[in-house]
Amino acid sequence: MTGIKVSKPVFPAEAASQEYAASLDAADPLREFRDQFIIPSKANLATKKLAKPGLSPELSTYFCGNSLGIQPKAVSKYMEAQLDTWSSVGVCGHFTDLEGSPLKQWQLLSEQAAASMSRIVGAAPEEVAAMGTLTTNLHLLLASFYKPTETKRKIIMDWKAFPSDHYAIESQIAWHDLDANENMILIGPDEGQHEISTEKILSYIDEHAETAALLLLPGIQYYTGQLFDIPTITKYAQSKNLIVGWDLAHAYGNVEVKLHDWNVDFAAWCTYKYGNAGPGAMGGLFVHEKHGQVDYSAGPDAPQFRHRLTGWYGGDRSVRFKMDNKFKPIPGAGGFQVSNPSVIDLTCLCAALSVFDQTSMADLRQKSLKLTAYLEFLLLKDTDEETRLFDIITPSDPHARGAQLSVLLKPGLLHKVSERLENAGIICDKREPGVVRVAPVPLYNTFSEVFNFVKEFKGALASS
Ligand SMILES: Cc1ncc(COP(=O)(O)O)c(C=O)c1O
Ligand SMILES: Nc1ccccc1C(=O)C[C@H](N)C(=O)O
Repeated sequence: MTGIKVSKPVFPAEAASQEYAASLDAADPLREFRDQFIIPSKANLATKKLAKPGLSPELSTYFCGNSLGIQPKAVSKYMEAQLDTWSSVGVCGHFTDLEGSPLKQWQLLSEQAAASMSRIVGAAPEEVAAMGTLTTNLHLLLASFYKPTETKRKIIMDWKAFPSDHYAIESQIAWHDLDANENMILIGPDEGQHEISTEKILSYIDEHAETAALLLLPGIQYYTGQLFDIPTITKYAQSKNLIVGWDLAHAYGNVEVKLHDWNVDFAAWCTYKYGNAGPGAMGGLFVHEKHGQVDYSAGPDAPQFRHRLTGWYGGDRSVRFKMDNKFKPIPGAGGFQVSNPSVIDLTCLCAALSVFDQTSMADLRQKSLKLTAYLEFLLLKDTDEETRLFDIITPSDPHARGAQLSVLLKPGLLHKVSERLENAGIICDKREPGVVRVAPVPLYNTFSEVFNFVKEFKGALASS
């Protein structure tokens, strides 16, 4: 649930056929985006030698964009332009815009990326910074936003947050010489459930309102695929004087969010999943306009601004090279930058963003809703709850999920199913003890691939 109204596509019984899947592909207005990506071939996946892509015409089915997106063709083009910039003009690349390059001078490159990312997360360009990596950015944001006091010092969070988030929060609390066990409030689902209801989250906020300083939740939970009701939870927690942050690792480039309008205090994300910017790519963060202001009313040399851990690249470009040790932050999220960013990382990010620049999250989401609903429809068709060898633990309400469906297999089946999928050239993610996470991505996946996946998946179950 996110406050953005969506509806669930419904399919007729005859939709469970290869022909019907092909007709959905033919009618897909985004189908040409697939050609902007390099889809790993089956032979490439099988070889253990370094090889150029395209070793065979037979492509894999890549349903793992929730872990690592595949490579946009624009990456090599942008990288070549960047390598040529560096080799041809050296240090001058910092301040020179080169005609013919899709990339701005290095001083402005993070702004180029931030402007595109801001459209993806529903923010003003100044509210977004392209920088660092997810967990590091969470630390930087918590350094600014987590200010525990004698009374208000707890952090409300997901009981099974991705471990890196758990460690980050645990260590932030310890950094303030506080006891992590006492100050981490973990919200989980009710016994026997996987979904955490909004009501339950609000009741935790009520219960801990006096002692909690901050709430940090994932926009989409990595394991179950649940999408939380970001605007409702944000508004409620803020009404109880909590600061509200969101980890959008699995939401960025996947679902529509409106961080500015929803008044979120801060957020961070990685760009290597649905964002397709490459393994370990540069991340992004959001700081709401209200927290990013710089007030010069006390004079030009005495700017007032929200405390953060600083470095020279958070400093205004106009004075960055003055070397006078007077920190004047860039107004907005850019003022949270620390170091001069890796231009190579920014180049991959800008290349990946150039694909998003050609469409909108609303259009991508529309296709995504259909792809995932089709996956669910085919999985559940001709099955009943009693005898089914799996459960879909992702909510069936499209407001409460993104592209991913997490399929929990009955004990002992994971290995067999994984093997069959692998042999069929289908790549999706497995999590012990028994979950297969399947993420059809609207930019490059097809309805026919969904159909073939379900055929192989059910074939594996039928032979077990
Ligand atoms: C929710 C979440 N947090 C953190 C991470 C890891 O972040 P980092 O990019 O810092 O390795 C991931 C995925 O790797 C994730 O899914
Ligand atoms: N960075 C990685 C490196 C190796 C393997 C997986 C990852 C992931 O990103 C996992 C992802 N966060 C997940 O939700 O599973």
